Amino acid sequence: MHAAVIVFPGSNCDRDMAVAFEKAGAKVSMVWHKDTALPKDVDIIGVPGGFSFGDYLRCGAIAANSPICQSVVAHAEKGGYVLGICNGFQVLTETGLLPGVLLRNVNLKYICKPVRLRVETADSAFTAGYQPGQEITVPIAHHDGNYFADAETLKRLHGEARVAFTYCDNPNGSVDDIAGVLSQNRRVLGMMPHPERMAEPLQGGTDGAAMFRTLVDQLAEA
Ligand SMILES: NC(=O)CC[C@H](N)C(=O)O
Repeated sequence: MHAAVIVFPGSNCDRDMAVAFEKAGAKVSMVWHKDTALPKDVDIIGVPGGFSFGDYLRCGAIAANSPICQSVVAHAEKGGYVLGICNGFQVLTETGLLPGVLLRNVNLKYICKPVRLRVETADSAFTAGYQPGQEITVPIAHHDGNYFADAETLKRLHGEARVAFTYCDNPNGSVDDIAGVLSQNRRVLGMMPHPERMAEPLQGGTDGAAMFRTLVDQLAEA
């Protein structure tokens, strides 16, 4: 299983994501934002957390218009897998691959702490390693994590079971406590919490490891 992790100026979770994929058994290639081509045999693209382009304009907006993102969109449109974490989630909403937007946290502060999440669906290669309704602990670290989508979009997300994770104790004002959403074909996941920062005991917990393990197992089989 081959994962490509995109690196923007200001990314700071790219190595963490690469290590989480590697420890789960994936081969990983780092791809610079100015590149236009992805490795040919890539199974999943990781869009990592951080402060791409200094969060200028809007978090993820400049990154979404970088050359590599055209290839990320093309990969997703062909049915490829994409995982966007934190700033990566913001980038994916800015490309239009995922619905909704990430607004400033309701308390206007940067929040960095472990939070409890509820797994809302196990029906995806990202979440199949969890039980529906399972609670896991994963850290957040963001100032723009307040998920918002209009009523029609929310109805669709809920109706199609595309809310992947919710916050047990909403830290940032996200509508309907949404912490992560899936694309319609369930192959693109964006989430604000950081499973790659909770993937081995030294990080204080391993609740995030199942996501990388399951992805590697399922995509290797496919
Ligand atoms: N950890 C991150 O990826 C942070 C994302 C973004 N820079 C924010 O603060 O909202």
